[in-house]
Amino acid sequence: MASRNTGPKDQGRGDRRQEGTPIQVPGLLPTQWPEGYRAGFTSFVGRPNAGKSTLTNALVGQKVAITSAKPQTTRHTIRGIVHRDDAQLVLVDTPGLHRPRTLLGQRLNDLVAETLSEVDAIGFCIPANEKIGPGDRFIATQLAQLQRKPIVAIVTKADLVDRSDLARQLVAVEALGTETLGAGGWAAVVPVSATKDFQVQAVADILVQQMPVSPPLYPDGELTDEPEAVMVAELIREAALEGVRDELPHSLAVVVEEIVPREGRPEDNPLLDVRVNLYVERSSQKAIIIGRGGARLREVGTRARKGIEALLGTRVYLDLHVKIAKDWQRDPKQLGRLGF
Ligand SMILES: Nc1nc2c(ncn2[C@@H]2O[C@H](COP(=O)(O)OP(=O)(O)OP(=O)(O)O)[C@@H](O)[C@H]2O)c(=O)[nH]1
Repeated sequence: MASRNTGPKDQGRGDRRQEGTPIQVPGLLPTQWPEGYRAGFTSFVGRPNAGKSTLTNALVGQKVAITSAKPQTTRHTIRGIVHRDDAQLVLVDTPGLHRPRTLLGQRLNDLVAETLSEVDAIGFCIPANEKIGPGDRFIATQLAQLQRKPIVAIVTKADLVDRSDLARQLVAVEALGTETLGAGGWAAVVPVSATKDFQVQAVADILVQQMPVSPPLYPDGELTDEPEAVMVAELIREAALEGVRDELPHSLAVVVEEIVPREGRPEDNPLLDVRVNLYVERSSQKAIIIGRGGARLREVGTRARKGIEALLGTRVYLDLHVKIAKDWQRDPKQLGRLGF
């Protein structure tokens, strides 16, 4: 966290705030992007333990926790967004397909089918160190039903085998592609080691190539490029999730309502009033955030305030309110209101 605190800011920013304009939040979409910019959705499938999550984290980097926790769509759970100068790759979850046993013999689960039919490309993860098995075959035949969807076969955990075994697995995976998908086979076959950072960039490149030319779909997750209010919101969000991430992984939205200088303060000792709403979906979640007698929320405030003061270079009065916005992740209107 400390690395995000960029320290006191230059005077220019302070001057702007003196005008007293409340800063409205957040998540502004970029207004400019280079020609040929690509953006789209992709989903990793593969049997349990194939390395999907590890690869997701390697692709997205450190910022996955923050970015993924903001559902930007009502239909998919976003696991992370890869932000690049030339592209944005949105990684979405496909619940279900990684549990072939429950699906075996069934029609492709509707939700999975829907999700997969909506993404622009699919990354099918197959471990380098395990023989292709019925689970992989099952998934491949299910994927074959998605017509003309580019499917990239990703041979994961490449660090666990030697070169000749890796080559053999690549050939076997290639064969599985033509066997199940027909002559065209996979859009590409690529080996990767997410833990050793081998070919992670190549996986990103290949997936990006499958994305349509499109403006950016989501605000840039790079904190340093974001407006201050968004950074303030992120600091609060991190503090609020500290220790309860498992209980509230996707259910917390932080909206900075305003940042205004307190009136009547001496010029050499200004104070900013930062008013913030934390939105959760249920009263039980509200109770978690607030804690017994409000103790936890006070801690959250104290922790976040330190970061915000360092960021804005001035003293801050942080006014936190916890509110319930029922099903905000699923309701487009609420999402809009929350700035997504
Ligand atoms: N050596 C090595 N291990 C890896 C690599 N990628 C993942 N693993 C390990 O493989 C195991 C499974 O990885 P996950 O990323 O959790 O797999 P998953 O496909 O998301 O698993 P499910 O959530 O069960 O579907 C973990 O113990 C990882 O540490 C890799 O590139 N190299």
